[in-house]
Amino acid sequence: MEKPEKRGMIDTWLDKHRSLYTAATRHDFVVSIRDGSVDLSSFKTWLGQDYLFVREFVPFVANVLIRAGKESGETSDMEVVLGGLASLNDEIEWFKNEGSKWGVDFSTVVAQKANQEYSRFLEALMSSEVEYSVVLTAFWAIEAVYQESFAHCLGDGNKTPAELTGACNRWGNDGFRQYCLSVKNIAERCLENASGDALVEAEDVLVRVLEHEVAFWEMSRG
Ligand SMILES: Cc1ncc(CN)c(N)n1
Repeated sequence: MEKPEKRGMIDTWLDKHRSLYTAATRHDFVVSIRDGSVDLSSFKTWLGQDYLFVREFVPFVANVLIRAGKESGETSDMEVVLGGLASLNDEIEWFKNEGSKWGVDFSTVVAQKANQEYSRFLEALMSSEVEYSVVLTAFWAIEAVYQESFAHCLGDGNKTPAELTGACNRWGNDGFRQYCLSVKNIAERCLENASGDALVEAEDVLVRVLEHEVAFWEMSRG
């Protein structure tokens, strides 16, 4: 049986910002995938924008990896982040295949404003001035929103179109859920030893990730 999760700062913040978390994980676009009413041109827009996002996300995760090697108390932390980086390698290949399947030519896709703003936010988090516990909180939130969203599309009673189940499985599978839990545990452990200022910043960063994720889904409306 799975160990019951210990409640930490992240769960407290999620309770406090529940409606924003729900907005990020149950966006109309996600719900439309689950109920089968999704507009395929929205899906293609999301696909192109997310491909560009993932390319910006790789250096962010690489930065987390470097910091995990230097600043984490436990050697296994680095392995968790390395696993995430490795799956991004597969993810880029997956995007390329999906691009060909759906006729989306990524070389002509231009990052929309919400995407550019999200990338700038990631870049700011890569500064050495930002505490590791804050960076890990952001990292967890970015991954967790996709995990929760796409797992919802695979849940009981879904009418997700067969051609979109690959996308949903990518982030909604149990391995990705376990990986998100591992990242959350690392973040929680770091937050236990964080200063008051870092805790304030981590909560703010969590809220900002959720806002960026909502804005990101919004791009699919075209
Ligand atoms: C916008 C967004 N957020 C999160 C993920 C998951 N790595 C993603 N691919 N794109």
